[in-house]
Amino acid sequence: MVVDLKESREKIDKIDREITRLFEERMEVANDVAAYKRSTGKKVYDPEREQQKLDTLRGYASTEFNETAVEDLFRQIMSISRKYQYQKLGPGAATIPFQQVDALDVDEDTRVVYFGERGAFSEQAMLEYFGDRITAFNKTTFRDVIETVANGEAKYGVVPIENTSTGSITDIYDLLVEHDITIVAEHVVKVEQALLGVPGAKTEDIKEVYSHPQGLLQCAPFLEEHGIQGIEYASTAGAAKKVAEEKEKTHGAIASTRAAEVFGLDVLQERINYQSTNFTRFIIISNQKVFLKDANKISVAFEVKHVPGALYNMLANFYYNEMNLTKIESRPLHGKKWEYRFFVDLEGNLNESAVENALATMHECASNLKVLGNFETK
Ligand SMILES: O=C(O)C(=O)C[C@]1(C(=O)O)C=C[C@@H](O)C=C1
Repeated sequence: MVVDLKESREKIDKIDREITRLFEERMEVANDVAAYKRSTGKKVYDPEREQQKLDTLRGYASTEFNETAVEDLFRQIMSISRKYQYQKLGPGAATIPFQQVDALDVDEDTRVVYFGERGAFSEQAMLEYFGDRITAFNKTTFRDVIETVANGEAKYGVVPIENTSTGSITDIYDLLVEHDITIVAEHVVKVEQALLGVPGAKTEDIKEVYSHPQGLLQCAPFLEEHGIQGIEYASTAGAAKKVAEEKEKTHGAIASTRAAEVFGLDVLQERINYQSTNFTRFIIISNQKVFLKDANKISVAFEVKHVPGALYNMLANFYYNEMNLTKIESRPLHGKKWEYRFFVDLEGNLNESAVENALATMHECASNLKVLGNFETK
């Protein structure tokens, strides 16, 4: 005979009430544990004890399904217990080697390196973020920008990391883990492409335009409409420089209006990109491990063992600690076929106990965990 749903639900309600009572009793004990740990300086997270507990509890389960389920359940319970303990102990209970600062240290002598030529969108991002009261200079490869910051020749660096139309700039991800640098801020630039020509030229004069492949792609309908041939060039600002040097009336460049100013070109037509939502996200990097108090995004990189559930358990740390995951990216691990390093962006601040909890456990679940930075996203 089928048991009536009402009857089953009444049973479940009773059991759940008992589970809740026991859970609260357990949390009271966790409170005692936190007090003990405070007085002895013992670390909150004890992976050995947790593993022993999981093994023992699995042994109590009567089916294979329940073994896994019980492990899952108690992983979460112990994570909650830790989160509670970190909250009781206050900030700094987990050792994260980052220092909170009220503002970034910037003055006229602060050396800031940006990627690309003068007039590039990285320069625009830099000027919008820092203003012009800095000592700016450029490097034409991502690696050079990052190395210049890592070795202290520049205090900050500005590079693009992501574009709304084309996605992640993967070289930057690889370079971020190769060097001891930190993301301290981000800045989003609305990328608006313009048609540039030599002074006095008109749109009708232009037969060929130079630009970065992205610039050409973003403006393809405009070029077609005007019967202009697109020619690929290393960068948008580089193309503007070339046109200015050539002084050929039929040659144009697709670049920013800033590039026109820098190289003395005329803006023949503004906003010729067909997608109006074309944004690039730039990161500001430093060789100091600092974060601003309003920081609300954390970027981490890690590797996990090549076994079932490894990534699931790692990501569960974010879920258990109510950390919203906003981006995940994977990059191949050199020398390991079909294995990957993961890059994850999360909402949070390094001062929050939930974040400390997640990071303490992540250190145990993953190898080569690197906090790439904690910065403000608007
Ligand atoms: O036994 C401890 O040291 C505790 O802090 C308790 C507890 C748990 O909730 O069971 C929580 C965190 C530790 O990582 C291990 C176990």
